[in-house]
Parts: sequence; C-alpha cells; structure tokens
Amino acid sequence: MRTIDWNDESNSIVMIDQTLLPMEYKIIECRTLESLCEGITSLRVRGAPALGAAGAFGIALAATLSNADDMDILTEELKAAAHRIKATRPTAVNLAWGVDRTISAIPDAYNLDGIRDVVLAEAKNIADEDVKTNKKLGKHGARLLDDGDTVMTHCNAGRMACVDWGTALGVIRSAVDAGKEINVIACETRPLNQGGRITTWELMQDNIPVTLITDSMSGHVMNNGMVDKVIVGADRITGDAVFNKIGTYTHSVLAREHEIPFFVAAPISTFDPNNWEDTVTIEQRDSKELRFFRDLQIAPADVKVYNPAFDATPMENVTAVITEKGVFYPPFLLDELIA
Ligand SMILES: CSC[C@H]1O[C@H](OP(=O)(O)O)[C@H](O)[C@@H]1O
Repeated sequence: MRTIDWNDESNSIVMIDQTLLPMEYKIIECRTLESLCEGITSLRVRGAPALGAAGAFGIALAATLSNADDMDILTEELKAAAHRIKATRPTAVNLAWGVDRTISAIPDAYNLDGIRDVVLAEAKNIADEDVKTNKKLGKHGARLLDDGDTVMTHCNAGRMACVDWGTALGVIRSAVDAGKEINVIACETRPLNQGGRITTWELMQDNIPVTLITDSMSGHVMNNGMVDKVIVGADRITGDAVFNKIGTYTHSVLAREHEIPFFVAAPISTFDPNNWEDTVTIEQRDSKELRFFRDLQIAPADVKVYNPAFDATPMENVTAVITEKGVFYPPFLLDELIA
C-alpha cells in the first residue's frame, strides 16, 4: 500500500492514517474535499512529497464530485478547490506544486468528462513520478554514505512522507540496498513525534538498525562521536534556506560545530526559486500539541505556547542537497539547479 493513492472503484482517495502509527495501521478513505483537507491539517497524510500527491488527488476528487454541467463552471470550481487545499498547510511548497500542476492539465481537455480524466491522470502521474524520483535521489545520496556509518535523522522523511520509498530515508534504504551497513539515530521530533512514531516504525520494518533519542540529545551524541552524518528531508528549499521540521536548524548548527556532514534530501519539486527565507510562511500549529500528547495532559492546560511547525536552516549550514538530478554543494544558483 502506498502512503496515499486513488481508489478507482470508489473514486476516492485512500491513505494510511499516520496519526495512529505505530500503534495502529489503518487505511482511511477520503470521499469529500473536506475530509481530505482535515486529513492534511491533522497530519493523517504528511510530508512534502506526500502532500504534493494529496493536493493533486484533491483536485481529482473535486472534479469527480462536481455536478457542474459546463466546462467553465467546473474549471472555476476546481480553482476554488485548489485555493481550499493550499490553505491547509502553507510551508511545504509541494502541496501547492501538486495542486497547480494538476490544475494546469485542464486546458488539455475538450469536454467535461475530459477535464475529470486529465486531472485524475495528472494526479496519478505525480504519484507515480514521486516513487521514481525518490529512487533516483536515493541512489545519488547513497554514494555519500559509507559502510558502517551511523546517520542521524530528524522527523520522518521516509516512505510515509512520500508516496513511497522516501527522501532522507530513501537515501538510507538505497545505501543498504547497495550493501552498506547503516545504523540510524532517529530524533523523536517533538511535539508530534514523527521520528519516534514513524521513522523508527519504518526502519524496524526494513530491519535497518535504529536508535531513538530525544531531540535534546542530538548535541550529546554528536559531541561523543556517535554520529557520522546527518540527513534530513525538506518542505521548501529557497536560495538561502532549507525549511524543515522544527529542530532541524538546531541539528545543523551542532553538526557544523562538530564538523559532521549535514545532508538535505529533497526532490526538485521542493525547491522554491520565488521566495527567500524572510518571505516564507512558517505554519503555526495548535497549542494543544504541546499541552497534551494524545489525551495525556503534559503541561498546564492554559500555559502560553509557541508552536512553529518548521524552522529555517541557512544554506551555509548545509553540506549538500541530494536530488533526483544529483548532489549539489552550496553555494549554488537555484535557477540553474532546477532548470
Ligand atoms: C520528505 S518531506 C518530509 C518533511 O515533512 C515533515 O513535516 P510534517 O511531518 O509536518 O509534514 C518534516 O518536515 C519532514 O522532514
């Protein structure tokens, strides 16, 4: 089962509900645009490439559900759906990229059913391409890892953050496939613990050795020579910064201090040449995520909370960016890289 897919029989979106992992593996179906948007905002589906596919399938779902009897009306409805989907999470550029690329297929249609067909075909193309892209990216990145390396990662940039295979974990999987022994240190990644819940679960399923640590331990493990390389995913890459899960910046500073290579693995669709660090919106999430873990209260119910979902890592802290087109070493010109 891919992380997210289209069900041709019910004309709906199916996805693994990641909020339940690792305790429960449950596949859910989104039959309405609102249920998809809820799934995105609640992180039932999450991770930049997976959000790209979710946005694309969201347009296909809106087209399928529409009762419009006119191409222009349907087109306007899909543009409204695009706006609604993009509003769910502002930082991961892939969400808007997947929506916009699917909407851009509409002019290829000659009638109402044609619109429904072309947007669904484009969404399926985006999903299929993501898997191929991650495998290419993984092979490029695998050459940067040495046999016996211990690699630290943050959050989840595995197959659950993509349609399949993964980006940061895709590099690790490709290195293991190439016969290299790789040990992973996974940071739990508060407050939603994508690392502790999902990365560990993925790697244990693949029999890749993984050790879970708290985010606050990263300096200690680096200072004690326990980390050979750091590899993370990304939600948006601008010319001057990498936007990724909160805590990534901290690890990058520590890696630089300890002269440990800090790699970012991301497809070209995560690159954003139109923005800079100071123009990107960082998603602010609900205070409840810090006051409670699931239903367990872990802080005063009325304590003031600051809960940004992402931070910005300056490109000068990044050793290399790994993409499906190859490995790029900063400083590089974004326009040339994505051309
Ligand atoms: C391969 S992109 C994964 C990227 O997305 C995650 O954020 P979220 O779990 O909030 O969607 C995190 O930043 C990962 O590095």
